[in-house]
Amino acid sequence: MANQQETWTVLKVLTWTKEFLAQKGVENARLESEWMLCAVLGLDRVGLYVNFDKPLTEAELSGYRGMVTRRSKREPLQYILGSQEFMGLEFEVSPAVLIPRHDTEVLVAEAAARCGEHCRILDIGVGSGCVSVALAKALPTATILGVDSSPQALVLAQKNADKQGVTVSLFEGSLFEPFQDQRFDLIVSNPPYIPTDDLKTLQPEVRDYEPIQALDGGADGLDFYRLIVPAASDYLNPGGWLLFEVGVGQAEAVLGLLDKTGFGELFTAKDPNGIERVVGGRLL
Ligand SMILES: C[S@@+](CC[C@H](N)C(=O)[O-])C[C@H]1O[C@@H](n2cnc3c(N)ncnc32)[C@H](O)[C@@H]1O
Repeated sequence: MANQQETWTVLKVLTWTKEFLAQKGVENARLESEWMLCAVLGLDRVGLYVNFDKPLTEAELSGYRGMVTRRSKREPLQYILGSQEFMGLEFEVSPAVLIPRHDTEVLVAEAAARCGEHCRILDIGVGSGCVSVALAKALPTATILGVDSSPQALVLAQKNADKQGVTVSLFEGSLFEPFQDQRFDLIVSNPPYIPTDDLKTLQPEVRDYEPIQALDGGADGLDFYRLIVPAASDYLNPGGWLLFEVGVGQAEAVLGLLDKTGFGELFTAKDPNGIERVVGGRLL
């Protein structure tokens, strides 16, 4: 896209960008090129396809170039576009928060299935608010509180709750710190769980752009489970549930922690890729 004199039509721009981004190691380069161009032109993908011959204005080209440059440096598409879909809801995202993953939808489904009317829920590590907000949508009579150590994440979580028209009470602090003397029917958490030494092996989109405090789970990735499991019984009502998202290969270790800490009715649930992604148990 260097020569200013050339006419750059939608199709020509997409063809060029697909090659360029693929060379930079971007998977799904064509589709991502389309999404970025959709954002610049204010069109959906159908709109793009019926406008393949439309020439781009200099302003449109300039906006698109900026996005493509960022993506070529492996910045996640979601940070460039500023949003990510999760459970059919649109979440605003920024580099202050982990990009919601579809794998986490299993955690929401398993939590929602264990909540009765007027359930009191605590979400530890709310990030973008995707878990809390999706639960609030699914359980209109529940009371949902969330905590995060990142004030920037909390600003975004509040925005996402407002955008979806739900109430989530958000607190800044570490783990249970803001909830002394409070009890919940269900505690849910997708904590940081990547083993520290594995962080450098992650794809650049994650390693170089997502917040380290959302990823680093200590030497074996299990630090947060070791902190949360023994403390949780002080914050759960009798019969209350504790549910976690876990990383690949961590389910057994987290089940073991729950088992030896007085939790029963232990279970795991798989994500759509067949990986054991959720681990939970009930306070006996
Ligand atoms: C893996 S992200 C999960 C974000 C969101 N719940 C999701 O599922 O996408 C973990 C979150 O825990 C937060 N966090 C890290 N340490 C924390 C702590 N000690 N207390 C509370 N939150 C913490 C991070 O800021 C981050 O937002």
